[in-house]
Amino acid sequence: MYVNTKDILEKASKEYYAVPAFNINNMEFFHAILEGALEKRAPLIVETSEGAIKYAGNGDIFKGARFFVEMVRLFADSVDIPVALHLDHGKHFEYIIAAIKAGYSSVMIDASEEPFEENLRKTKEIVKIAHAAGVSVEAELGQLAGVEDNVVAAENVLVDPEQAKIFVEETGVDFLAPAIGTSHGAFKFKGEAKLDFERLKKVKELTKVPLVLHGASSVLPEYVRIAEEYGADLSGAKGVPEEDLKKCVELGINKVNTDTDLRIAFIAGLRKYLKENPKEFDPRHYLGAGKKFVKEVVMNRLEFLGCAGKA
Ligand SMILES: O=C(COP(=O)(O)O)N(O)CCCCO
Ligand code: NA
Ligand SMILES: [Zn+2]
Repeated sequence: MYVNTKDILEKASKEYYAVPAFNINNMEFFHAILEGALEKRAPLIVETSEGAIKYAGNGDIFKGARFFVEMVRLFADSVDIPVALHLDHGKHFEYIIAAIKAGYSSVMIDASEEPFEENLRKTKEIVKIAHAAGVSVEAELGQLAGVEDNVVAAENVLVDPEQAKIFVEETGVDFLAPAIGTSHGAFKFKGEAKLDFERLKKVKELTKVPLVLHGASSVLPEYVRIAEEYGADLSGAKGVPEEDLKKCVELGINKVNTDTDLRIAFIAGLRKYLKENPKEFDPRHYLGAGKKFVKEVVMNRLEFLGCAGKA
């Protein structure tokens, strides 16, 4: 059934497990993710960036938002696991309003690059509109470094836990993404992965809302290896170590944004299939090979984060 993201996250927050939020840009990734969540009997959050909406609408924002709502609801309404659709990194008012109008479960207002007061003002405004429409809201405090899909930030600016308390109280935001040292994409850390667990612990104690980890992909070595074996160049790729991810969940992270791990899995399956099947040109077959690896990663992540069987 199609639900509000907040319902999924409140339950996760109470029971200290996490739910991955998988990014989708097309039908194939969504099918792979949904199959994985059904097999694992897990709650499902799929999310789209503004770029994904523009892509699916072939340049038209509202068509793109409608496309994802129609596709996700079509399947969600016929399965017995909870499914939510979230707007990821909503930076522009027209995308956020299009998502609310189209029927998204929740929206992120990402004004994390603005000064605190401006982030607070914008978030308050979106919370008022979204809540009036029964839509839940995510916001971000602090900044992630890294570039992905036009989500660019200069460098890591870690969240201030005291500011997070004020921010949540003043805005009424439903769930918060505290920047604790991760970044988007496949090249997250120069040296060792370094997340600020102390800061995360304080944010959870002071805000008591479900928390979101951005830039949470692990860049799984087995899929990097296959992708590279069949011609990909992913040298220097490094993600969040799984033990660090586990620690984040123990400290109160409940939504784990996962895009890069699915992208690497898909390209690994696709490259392998194309190399091994030179005569093949049916898109359902070669895209199906990418889907297969995506589904594997989805199922492992659902188990790992503790939400398998929680639907
Ligand atoms: O935090 C994330 C995912 O991060 P990762 O790149 O670690 O999968 N997202 O918000 C999705 C990616 C941003 C736009 O594509
Ligand atoms: Na988000
Ligand atoms: Zn993100």
